[in-house]
Amino acid sequence: MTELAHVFREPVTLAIIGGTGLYKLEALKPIAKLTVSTPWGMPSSQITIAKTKTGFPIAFLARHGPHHDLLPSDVPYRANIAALKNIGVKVILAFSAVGSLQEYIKPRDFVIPNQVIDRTKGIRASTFFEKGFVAHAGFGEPFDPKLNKIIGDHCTEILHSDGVKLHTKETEGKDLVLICMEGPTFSTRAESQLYKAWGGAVINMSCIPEAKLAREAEIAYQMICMSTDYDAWNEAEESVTVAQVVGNLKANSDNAHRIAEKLIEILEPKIASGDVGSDLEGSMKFSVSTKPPARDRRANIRMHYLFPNYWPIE
Ligand SMILES: CSC[C@H]1O[C@H](OP(=O)(O)O)[C@H](O)[C@@H]1O
Ligand SMILES: Nc1ncnc2[nH]cnc12
Repeated sequence: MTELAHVFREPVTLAIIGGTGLYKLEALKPIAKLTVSTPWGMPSSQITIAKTKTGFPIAFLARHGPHHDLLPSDVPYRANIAALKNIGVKVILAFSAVGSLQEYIKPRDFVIPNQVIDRTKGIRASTFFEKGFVAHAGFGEPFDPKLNKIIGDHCTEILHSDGVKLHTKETEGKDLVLICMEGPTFSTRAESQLYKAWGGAVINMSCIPEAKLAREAEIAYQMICMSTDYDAWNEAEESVTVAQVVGNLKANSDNAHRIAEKLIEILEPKIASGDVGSDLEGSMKFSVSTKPPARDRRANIRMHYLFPNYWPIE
């Protein structure tokens, strides 16, 4: 077995974050494994770099670690996003196992949400900004609308197995809302029914703060959800268990890989041309409220890791 490189000098513009059940990308042969240290600590795992046949590099990061030893509340989200930003990433496709809050979203269906409701409990570090370096990012559209549309346009027809559907805002004609809860315990029936009544489509434990941090880092981000269960709202059904989640993920991992491979192929030229992944460029530059003389120097140095050209260190 050949040793993988520990350094990779080209920018890597596309990253895939694998969630529960997706710990590596089968189709791509790794060429490097990077250990990246950030001002916010170490990421969940080393970052694996692979190249497509055409030489396009892709980064892969396992959200809960390669052996799934991180609770959703303990994932080092800031280090993960900072490390990806630091190696050049402009676009993140983030896979996630989710519970379905609506009858029409069946276990094993894919859902590309365009909205999110944050039901985490404030125990996760959820911003790169801090006292002495105050800034605010817009989050009205929490996911990248271009990625959302591209996935709907190119992935609907490629799913294997009878009856498995891909739901997008366009296919449903309404917002597809992801509820992100704290966990690790799943929801009660009453909570699940409340989220369903709010119009939630699916529920997970890991979109927040990942999506917020990607926004602060000016990275185009879209979560790709695979439904694994009907959560707890349906009194006629058994409430969600990990066995159900893992069973459906295993049975359907082929579809997750198909989606990832298709999107890599489609996105390569679009990222290279700047058509995708550049819309947020410059959005944070003028979003800092703290006047330069009042800026905390150490915070400023940390921010340089993300944006070396934005805010000079006084
Ligand atoms: C094992 S079920 C709950 C777990 O699954 C999802 O993980 P991920 O989003 O990383 O696929 C969910 O968010 C929970 O963390
Ligand atoms: N029902 C559920 N609730 C929260 N996270 C999940 N991940 C998979 N199924 C889930």
